[in-house]
Amino acid sequence: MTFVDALTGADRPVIMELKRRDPNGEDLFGDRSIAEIVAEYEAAGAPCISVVTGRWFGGTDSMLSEVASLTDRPVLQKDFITRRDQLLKARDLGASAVLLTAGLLPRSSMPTLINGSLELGLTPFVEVTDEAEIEVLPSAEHCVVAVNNKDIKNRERGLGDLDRSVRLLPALAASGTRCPVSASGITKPQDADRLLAEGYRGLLIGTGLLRTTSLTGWLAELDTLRTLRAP
Ligand SMILES: O=C(O)c1ccccc1NCC(=O)[C@H](O)[C@H](O)COP(=O)(O)O
Repeated sequence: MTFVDALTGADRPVIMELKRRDPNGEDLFGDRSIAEIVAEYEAAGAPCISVVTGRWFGGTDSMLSEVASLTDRPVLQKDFITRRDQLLKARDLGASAVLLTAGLLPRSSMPTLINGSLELGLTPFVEVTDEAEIEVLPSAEHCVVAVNNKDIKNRERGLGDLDRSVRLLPALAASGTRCPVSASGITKPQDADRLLAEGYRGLLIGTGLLRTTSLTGWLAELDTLRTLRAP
């Protein structure tokens, strides 16, 4: 199943992330192994899984291949991808989707990387932080377009600005993407409920799910909040 189909077909469209360390270098895995976290995420109904292989967050390529070998859910690789050869490597390691960060890439690279991803059967997961990045995005209809509520340029330190996601949703809708996602800084079920109610088709959550003492409780609370909103 493709990354987009898995996410848009899910009752609870939360991409659950494995990230070894937070932006301050604090460990997020504790004594859990990668296999245990993947099993927890699968049992909790993750439609897709994200793996941060970027070294700033303690990631490695082997984390991606390990996760991909443990699950048949589509896997997103989160790293600093700037070249076509990294796309081929991502696919070979088992990724179904790759992060392309608009704010870090020269505008001229985006069509090459988006087309290169699509040619390899990878979903481009394009992260944006403002309207200007959305307006110039080529082929958005073939991409997941995610608003990052934090700023990778300061290594995602600090709290996320969830209002950024709310502000940018109309621009995402106008871009033609089938799959607007809100990413980073979503720590509480109430935040997740609000963003889904605003119209997001997916959320990407790492720290909030890795730090909670009860993943099932966190997700059950989200489900309850969403049920209360249902007409
Ligand atoms: O955003 C990037 O450009 C990036 C590049 C390389 C590695 C990681 C990168 N971002 C990390 C994230 O975006 C977050 O881990 C993810 O959105 C989850 O955030 P949180 O729920 O706040 O842990």
